[in-house]
Amino acid sequence: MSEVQIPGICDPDGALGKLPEKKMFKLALDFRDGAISIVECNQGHTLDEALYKEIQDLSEEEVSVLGTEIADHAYDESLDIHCDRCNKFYRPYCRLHPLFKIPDRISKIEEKQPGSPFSEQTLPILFRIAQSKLPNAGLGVFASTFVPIGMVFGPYKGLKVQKKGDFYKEGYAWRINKNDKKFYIDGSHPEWSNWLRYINSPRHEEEQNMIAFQTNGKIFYRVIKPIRIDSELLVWYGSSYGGEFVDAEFGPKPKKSAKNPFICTSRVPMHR
Ligand SMILES: C[S@@+](CC[C@H](N)C(=O)[O-])C[C@H]1O[C@@H](n2cnc3c(N)ncnc32)[C@H](O)[C@@H]1O
Repeated sequence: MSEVQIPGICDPDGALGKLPEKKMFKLALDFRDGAISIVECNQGHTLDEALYKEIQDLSEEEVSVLGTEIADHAYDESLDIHCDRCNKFYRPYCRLHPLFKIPDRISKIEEKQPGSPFSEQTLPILFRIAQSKLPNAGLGVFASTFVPIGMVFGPYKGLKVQKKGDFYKEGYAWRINKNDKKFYIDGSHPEWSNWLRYINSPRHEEEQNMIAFQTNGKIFYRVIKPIRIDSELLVWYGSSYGGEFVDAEFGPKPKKSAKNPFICTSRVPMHR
């Protein structure tokens, strides 16, 4: 007796009955461009380890809300983030160039161990604090592992102060503009700030590997160039302060996007 074939139920060659595989999304480090990226793969499949280092699974729902483009005039500081690569605002951030936040190692004073200052104890294990290689710069922060584009650190911690005159040391504070109000986050005190206070400013564009941005009244740093092991993390403080370190011999000065007002947030010179 010949076999009766019912499409979709009996399909020995597999030509008819194959269900499409469900897609999954993973946040991964893409080794080809040294950046965090969102990779699509079939459910149950792992990523090619030669190309990607898996960071975490993302649900379809999480991925679906990424990358909504926002017109410049509709930008809302508490919801949107500027992508420096697309030069556009996204809610909550760009899907093609995603961000991945690394939390501080400790975040509350109660978690502090005896010994070193609180700010040093907040340092994630990816980094170390050591003497900077920049002339006369004091301490700096160095990568103990490869740090890809898209990693985000922060927020910058410190005392919230209203007037510039309250500052004691130079170069440790950011000016925040929120809802037409202006205040400063002063990270000069090692017990009332976090590890971001140890990050120095580049002298020229080649050296720069991070930019600062403001969101929801807080300052974060994001990696814009892959940072190799043992390299120093360098964030542009803004021309009103970081400009002091610019070295004309080495070429163009560090860049910030002209479009995003919050990337232009500047470190304040406290002596002015
Ligand atoms: C936020 S702190 C950075 C950490 C600081 N190096 C330390 O040891 O605590 C800012 C200060 O670092 C120094 N600094 C930062 N970038 C520098 C650079 N490119 N050249 C020289 N000094 C720099 C300046 O003294 C500046 O006031």
